[in-house]
Amino acid sequence: MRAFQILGRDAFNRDGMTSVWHANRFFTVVADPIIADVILKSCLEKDDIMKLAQLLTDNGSIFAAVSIWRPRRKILASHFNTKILNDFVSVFSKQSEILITKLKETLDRGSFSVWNYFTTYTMDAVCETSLGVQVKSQHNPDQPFLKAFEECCDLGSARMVQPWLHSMTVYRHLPQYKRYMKNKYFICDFIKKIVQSKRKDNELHQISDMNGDQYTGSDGVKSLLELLIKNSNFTDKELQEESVIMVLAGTDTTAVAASFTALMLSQHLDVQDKVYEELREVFGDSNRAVEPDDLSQLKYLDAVVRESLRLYPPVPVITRKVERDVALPGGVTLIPGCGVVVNIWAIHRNPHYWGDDAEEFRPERFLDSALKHPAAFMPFSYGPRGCLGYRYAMMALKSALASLLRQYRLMPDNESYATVKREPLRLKFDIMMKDVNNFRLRIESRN
Ligand code: HEM
Repeated sequence: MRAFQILGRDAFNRDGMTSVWHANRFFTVVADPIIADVILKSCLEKDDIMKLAQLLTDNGSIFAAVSIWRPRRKILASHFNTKILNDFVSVFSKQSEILITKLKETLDRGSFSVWNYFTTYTMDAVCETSLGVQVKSQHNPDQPFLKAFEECCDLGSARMVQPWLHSMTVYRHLPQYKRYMKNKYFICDFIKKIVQSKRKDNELHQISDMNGDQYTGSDGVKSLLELLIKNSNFTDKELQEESVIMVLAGTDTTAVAASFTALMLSQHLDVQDKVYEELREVFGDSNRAVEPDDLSQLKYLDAVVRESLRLYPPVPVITRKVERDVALPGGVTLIPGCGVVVNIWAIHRNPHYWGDDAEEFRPERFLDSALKHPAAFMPFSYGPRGCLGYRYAMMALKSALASLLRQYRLMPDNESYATVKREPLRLKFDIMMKDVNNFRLRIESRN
């Protein structure tokens, strides 16, 4: 992560752009939203380095060539509408309640990592809303589907940062390739069975996986997969690929965002008090589940999540490939063949757009004034290839955090942390940006 931070700061001092060689590839690194706006609207093809992920996703839209991505995106986008997303809130609420119950076990344990709690919450929520199955990883963190996904992501990110592993000719002879493919086949087989089963009978039902575990159907909410079977001409293979994308794109990203937000709240108790006040205004003393209308009323919580996403974007960089001349504001022209790294981490801390307190955690900035440029805040990317699940993610995050904060007070991992001057978090990069200390905090019951 340090390399991206250094390159980002270097770009601030050079009118928002700098450059770097990665192995034999030349990359332009962008830390200015005006330049990013032009690039993300004119370069739609992902850079080759991201295409390494296609070993898992095949033609799934997120990394696919533009010709495959465009028609799929149109169909997928129509399914992320308000009606469908509002239906998912009951799943987020139900899974949040399980999260709260699970967190009880940490009450007397002092500091602990929230990561596993959030990643199992998001895995369960995404599987139920996208695939229409309950994998119950919150009850069983060693759940094989979750483990297979984790191992593929770990191996994939290790390969990405080691250019000598990029060649398939080399990689396919290594033991990590065998492990990668074993996990991939497990994931694909699991999803293939779900697709076939949903195709056959688009009703609630039970399926069994290879190991005999029981995965039950969702509680009456139509999943994206079921809706796509009904409303699109996607083949089984296309459905399978897009289902993998939903799980891949939706699980760890949202868990990282939830973990950073919880960490920020544990270190900014004044902010947490304001969130709690807002929750009391909306929910009073009641224990009722979160409903869609509540989410739109939680404006301060919304600002808190955005501010966490600004300082700690789960996807800190994205890439594009330049395929034709692109003239940038300022006179530079990008030429075909070069790669572009849009440094979201740096754009979010660019003092020209965020002021002298850009490094401070101050959620009010999202309530007090409008963005100086629409691309100054882009945790979900920007332009035609931006995240399809951004509203889904905000709803899943706010549902979980609202349930969590009504029940518990989040505290820093040790007493002294709150009283000493806060140091910036130490960060690492493994496809996503994470906290080196693995998101440690303590919780206290509010009752
Ligand atoms: C906090 C959570 C999330 C973050 C930070 C995030 C971030 C991103 C980013 C940065 C991209 C674009 C990559 C690029 O431009 O190269 C992306 C794409 C995508 N995301 Fe998300 N995402 C989140 C949650 C979700 C969820 C919950 C879903 C679905 C349930 C989802 C589905 C997708 C899909 C399908 C794409 C590909 C869009 C396309 O290429 O047309 N994301 N996401």
